[in-house]
Amino acid sequence: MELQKINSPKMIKQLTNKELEILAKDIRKFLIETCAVTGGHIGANLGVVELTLALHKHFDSPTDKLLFDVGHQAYIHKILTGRSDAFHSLRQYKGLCGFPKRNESEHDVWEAGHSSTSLSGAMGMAKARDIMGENYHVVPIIGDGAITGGMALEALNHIGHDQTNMTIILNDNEMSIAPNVGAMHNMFTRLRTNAHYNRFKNDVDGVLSQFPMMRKTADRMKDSVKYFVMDGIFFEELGLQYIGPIDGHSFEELEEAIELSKKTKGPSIIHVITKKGKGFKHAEDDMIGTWHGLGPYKIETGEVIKSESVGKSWGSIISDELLKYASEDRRIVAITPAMPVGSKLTKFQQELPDQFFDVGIAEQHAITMAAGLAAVGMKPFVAIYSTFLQRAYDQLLHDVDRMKLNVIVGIDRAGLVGADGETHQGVFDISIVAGLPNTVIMMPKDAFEAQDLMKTAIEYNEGPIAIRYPRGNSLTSVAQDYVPSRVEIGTWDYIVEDVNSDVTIITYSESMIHMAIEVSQLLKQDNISIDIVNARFIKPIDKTMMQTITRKTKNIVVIEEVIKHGGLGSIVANYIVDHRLSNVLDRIGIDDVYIEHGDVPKLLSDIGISSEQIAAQIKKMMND
Ligand SMILES: Cc1ncc(C[n+]2csc(CCOP(=O)(O)OP(=O)(O)O)c2C)c(N)n1
Ligand SMILES: CC(=O)[C@@H](O)[C@H](O)COP(=O)(O)O
Ligand SMILES: [Mg+2]
Repeated sequence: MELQKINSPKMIKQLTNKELEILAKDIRKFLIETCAVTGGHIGANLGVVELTLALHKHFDSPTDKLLFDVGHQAYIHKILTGRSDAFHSLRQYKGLCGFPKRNESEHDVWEAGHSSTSLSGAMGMAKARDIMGENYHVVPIIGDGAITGGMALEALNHIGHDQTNMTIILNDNEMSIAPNVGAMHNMFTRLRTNAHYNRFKNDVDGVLSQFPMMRKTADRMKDSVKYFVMDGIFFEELGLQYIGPIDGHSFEELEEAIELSKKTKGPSIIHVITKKGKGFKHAEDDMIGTWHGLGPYKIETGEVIKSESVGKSWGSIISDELLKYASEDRRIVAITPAMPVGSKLTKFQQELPDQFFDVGIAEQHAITMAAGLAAVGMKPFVAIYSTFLQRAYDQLLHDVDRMKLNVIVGIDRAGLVGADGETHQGVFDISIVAGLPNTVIMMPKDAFEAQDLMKTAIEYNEGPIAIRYPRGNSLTSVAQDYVPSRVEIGTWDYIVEDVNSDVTIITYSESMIHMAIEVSQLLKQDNISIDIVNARFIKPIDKTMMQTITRKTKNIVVIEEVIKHGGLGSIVANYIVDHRLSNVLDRIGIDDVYIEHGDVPKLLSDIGISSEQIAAQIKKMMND
């Protein structure tokens, strides 16, 4: 069956398992070739080809609700729901979203991007069905990583208690992004191997071979022992019917399990064992998480095609500095909520394993565990993507900021991230964190200042301090012999300072400082002179510098790659209002909208953040 011809899952319902196997092969080939050009979450998707085909064969989407947790593994779902011809635009500007999207298809009943939401969403849909007296299946598909997220456990607690009809698919491939961690992961391993039970069973069978008359008793004994060693008991005790473990690449086993779950009253969980990256050797052999999600690659060699760049990745700049300080001080520890590879902490993990914690998909736990560490004199550094920090807002407020604990928060992927789109743009953290009374927020203008600000953070003992850094690489390469110096908290500096400047641009981050410099060069042609201030401390602002700025130029422009509401522009506006000043302030940033996927320069120009657009806005400001 040609993939381009599949415009509805109904088209696969008549296929035999043999035909489905052929289709699965075609889908794998299509995914490998497409993602080689577009990039994407190839590993996760190659692991769920048979599973997704079986779900669409044995359930009736969109009447039956399929909810993909995280949603990064929904490419096959999109192929089967008539979107294969759009895959060339996967994760590109105005192209196919890399996650389920309600406005793309009626089959995308649940959007995600952040982990561990599918069970709660499913519970909501199942309750609605029951209240309205309707009759359809609700089927959340959640991975062995995502199910360890706190929200998932909150939902299981409710689902089991209420005995609400639903079929939960646990897709267990032993991987989160990196190899999965935690006690639940160990439980799944036991489940997969039944090591305890198999050993016991073999021992009993061995003994029995001499006493065949005891076979019945022994079989009864084995069953009761199985009940105790089988960790399915975890789900059974929560009130779910545990089905499995089954081979997630066998259409026969999937069909049998799904049909059994349909007949089961109350909630059931089918434990599906899959291989992440299946059918593509480079991805199958990946044991660190490279092939979980990546940019374009060469199919034959598996070589990832990297973008040219002078500098190191921002994550490496920060984590190398952290490793330097932690190597000399055992009080310094690194915590990551399931992103060791993305946050460039694998070297730290290898060199200082006792000072490293991958807590799994558990942002709330990560932040509050850091509070516990700091409360007894340690210096924890939590590396957390801006977007995932949203998960731990109360922990930051209630457990860290309020107690003024010395926690360093490394806000990674700060700013627009591009291909991951709406659910991952790092544009809300300033509005969230700037509202906390005691937390300092910094962002370096280049790799050198990043080292200065890391030294500042390590030596800062007045409470929580956050350092923001973007996705991608710095434009500056770090000199090995550079000796970082501490920066006084709340101090800005002039990047460009003219005697008779007409306008002051206040901004922060390497990309926005470079943008401001381009703007000043454009405006020189119109005899408009610009001062540029590096607001490397977003909070607290530099009050002395603000006094200078507001006296020197009537016109002030704040440029930032975050939502305007609650950003630095708001803080500067508050300063002007609170001091009853008459300055004219333009705030350039993101209005109250979500920014979809695409390449960052294109997304920025849509927001009005390009040197030409800003120059035009300043010219208009001057003429108003
Ligand atoms: C709240 C949150 N934290 C972290 C992530 C980053 N993340 C995306 S997928 C993933 C691993 C998910 O593992 P699993 O559920 O087992 O799915 P698999 O990729 O193995 O199919 C992580 C940590 C996220 N999307 N959301
Ligand atoms: C789906 C998910 O949340 C992660 O895979 C995320 O896409 C990783 O982002 P980076 O590629 O920026 O590490
Ligand atoms: Mg997994």
